Amino acid sequence: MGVCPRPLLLTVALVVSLYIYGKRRHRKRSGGLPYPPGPKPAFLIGNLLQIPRSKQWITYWDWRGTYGDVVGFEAGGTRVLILNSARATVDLMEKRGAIYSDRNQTPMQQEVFGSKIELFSQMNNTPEFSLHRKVVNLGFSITASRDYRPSQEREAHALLGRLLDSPARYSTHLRRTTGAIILRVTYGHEVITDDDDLVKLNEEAIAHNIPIIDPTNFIVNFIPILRFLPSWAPGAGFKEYARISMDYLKKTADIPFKEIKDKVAAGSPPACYVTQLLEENGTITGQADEEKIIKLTASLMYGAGSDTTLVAIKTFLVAMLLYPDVQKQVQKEIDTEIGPDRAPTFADMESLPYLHSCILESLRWKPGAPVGLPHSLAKDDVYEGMFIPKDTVVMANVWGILHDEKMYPDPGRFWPERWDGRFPDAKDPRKFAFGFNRRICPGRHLAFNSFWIVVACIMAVFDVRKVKDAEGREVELDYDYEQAEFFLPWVECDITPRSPAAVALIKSLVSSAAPA
Ligand code: HEM
Repeated sequence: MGVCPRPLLLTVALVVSLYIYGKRRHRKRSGGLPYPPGPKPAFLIGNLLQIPRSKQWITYWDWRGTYGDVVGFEAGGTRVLILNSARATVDLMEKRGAIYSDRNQTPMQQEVFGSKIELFSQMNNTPEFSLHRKVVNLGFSITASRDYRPSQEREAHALLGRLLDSPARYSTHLRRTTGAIILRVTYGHEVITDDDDLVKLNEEAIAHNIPIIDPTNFIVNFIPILRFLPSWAPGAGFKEYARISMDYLKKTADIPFKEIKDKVAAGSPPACYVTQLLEENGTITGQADEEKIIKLTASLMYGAGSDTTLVAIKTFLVAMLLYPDVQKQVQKEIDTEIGPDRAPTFADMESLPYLHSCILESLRWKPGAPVGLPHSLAKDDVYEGMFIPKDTVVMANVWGILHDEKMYPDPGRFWPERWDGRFPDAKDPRKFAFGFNRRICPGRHLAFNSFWIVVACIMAVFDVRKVKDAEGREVELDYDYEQAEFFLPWVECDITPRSPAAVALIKSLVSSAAPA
C-alpha cells in the first residue's frame, strides 16, 4: 500500500472543508429549518443517481408516499423541489408566483442565450420579461384568439382532405396542421406543401435545440468552468453546438418576420399576431423597441406551440382507439347536434358538452408537459416549516396531480363522464396542464381552440379504429399508456370515412379551404 500523495490529501481536505462550510452556511441562512424531505443524498453528488432518466413523474409520485407532498433533492449542486399535490402547487406556484416564476439556466443554456437573454421564455421574472409577456398576452388573449378561429377552421378542413387521400400518413398530416396553424396565426404564412421552407427551418431548429433543454446532456453542465475554454480547444464541442443553436434562433426570428413585413409594405398584410400588434406599435409597452419585442416573441411560438398541440390531439386519438364506446358517444353527439351535411365550426362549441369532456379528459389523462416547465425561486422562502433556498428549481408534478385518486377516481381510465358534475372536487386540468401564474402558457386559448376544431372535424367524418390482422382481428396496441412517455409513439391506425356523405362533405370543404 502506498502513502496517500500530498495533492490528493489537500484536495480531499478542501472538499471536506467546503462541504462543512456549506452545511454551516445553510444552518445560518435557514435559521435551523430543515430542507423539504427527500431521498438521502450521497456525499458530493447529491441525489444524482436516484433521479430517473425517464418518466420522472412516476418516480416523484411514488416518493410522495415516503416524503409527502413536497419533496426536495439535490442534483449536481442544484436543489430541486417537487410539488406533489394541487394544494402545494397552488400555494407556491400561484399564491407566491411573484418569487416562484424565474427560470433556471444550465451552463449550456447560458452558452446559447448569452448574458443578455432576449427570449422571454428564458428570462427571469424581470421588468423586461413583463413587457414581453404584455405583448404576448395581448396577441394571444382570449379575445384575440377568437379572431384566429377562421384560420384554424380552414386548416382543420384542409387536414380532412389529406386524411381522406392518404390516411396512413396521418402523423405527417397532423404535424403539418398544428405547425401550419401556428405559422398562419403568428405570421399569416400559408403552408401549402409538406416541404414548406419555414416549417422545415423550424423543425430543424427544434431537433437541434431540444437536447439543450436536458440538463444532463452536455459536459459543460457538469463542469461549468469549461465555458471559459476557447472554441478550438479539445472538449469545447458544445461551443459549436451552441453557435449553431444561436444561428437557428436568429433565422427563425428574422426570416418569417421579414416575410410579413414585406407583405405589410406591399399593402396586403394578412391579419395575424404580428400585423395586429404592429398596428399598435409603440403603444403596448411604451418602449421604443417594441417592434423588436414583437419579432422576438413571435419567433417562440412554433417551437412552443406546435408539438404541444400535436401531443394533445394524438392523446385524444389514442383514447378513441382504446375506448371505442367513447368514440361512438362523441359521434352520436355530433350527429344529433350538427347532422351529416356540414362540419363542426366554433359556433358549435357550446352544444357539444361530451366532446368538451373528452378534451378535458385528454389533458388530464396524459398531460403533454407531465412536470410542466421548471421554475426557479427568486429568493429564500419558508413553507410549512421547511426552508427552500433561493435558486431552487421548482417543478409541479402535473401528471401526478392529475392522477390523484382523491380528485380523479380511477385515474388511469379515460373516463369523460367524470366531467359531468359527479365529482365536484375534480379540478379542471387546464389549471395545471398549462403552467402557472406569470409564466402560464400564453398560447393556451389558441391551443384549446386548435385541439377542439381538429378533433371535432375528424370525429364528424372519420372512424378511427385499431388496424386489423390478416384474419380480420383487431391488433391490440402493444403499449403501456398509463405509464407513457411525453411523446406517445405513433401507432398504426385505421382512419376511414364514416359514410359516402362524409366523403362528399370532405371534398366540398377541401375546395373551399384551398389557399386564398
Ligand atoms: C396543448 C397545447 C399546449 C400545452 C399543453 C402547453 C403547455 C405549456 C406549459 C406547461 C408551459 C410552461 C408554463 C410554466 O412555466 O409554468 C408553457 C409555456 C409556454 N407556451 Fe404553451 N402549451 C401549449 C400550446 C402552446 C401554444 C399553441 C403556444 C403558442 C402559440 C404556446 C406558447 C408557449 C410559450 C411562449 C411558453 C413560455 C411562457 C413563459 O416562459 O413565460 N403554447 N406551455
